[in-house]
Amino acid sequence: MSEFKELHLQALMNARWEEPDWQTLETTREGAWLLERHSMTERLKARCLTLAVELLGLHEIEQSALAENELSLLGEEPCMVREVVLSGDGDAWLCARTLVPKSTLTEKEQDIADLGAVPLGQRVFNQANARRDAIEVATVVVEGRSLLARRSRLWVNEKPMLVSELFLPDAPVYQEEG
Ligand SMILES: C=C(O[C@@H]1C=C(C(=O)O)C=C[C@H]1O)C(=O)O
Repeated sequence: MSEFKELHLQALMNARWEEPDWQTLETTREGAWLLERHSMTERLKARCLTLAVELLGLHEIEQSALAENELSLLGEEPCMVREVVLSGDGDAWLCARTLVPKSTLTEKEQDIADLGAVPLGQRVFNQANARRDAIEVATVVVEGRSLLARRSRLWVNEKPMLVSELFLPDAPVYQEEG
């Protein structure tokens, strides 16, 4: 993995998540991105011709390696960790790290472990009962630059996963018309 990606994933893992200030944030350009309840993949796709997903990592993590707040959002069990970078027309836009509990990867959802370059949002949001809750936000400083991040819980067939997303410097969220 390139140093650039490693640096951003590490920063994402160290983020200090906070409850969003909904009233203030809802009225801002950043807020529309950070508080998006539907698919982030769809929102990014609308801003480019080609959205590409690069799988950076896929591994298992023991329950003992999860933070207290991750366990309370997901339940006490080992997880699969999926790490990706999403690029719009060749520019890296978003780094994401998703914790998927083992019990989520059952029955119809077993394929989530094998998505590869298929965006998770595309898989999750074609399910009628998909929903997002527990949205939190953070500002993460990487190489002297403040970047926006959010963490949220996605549900598919009433089974949870926890998605952390870091908006990279070229992401549309930072652009005027973003
Ligand atoms: C969770 C979503 O999927 C996007 C795709 C991801 C992936 O493929 O791993 C991860 C985070 C998202 O930005 C979404 O579209 O909302």
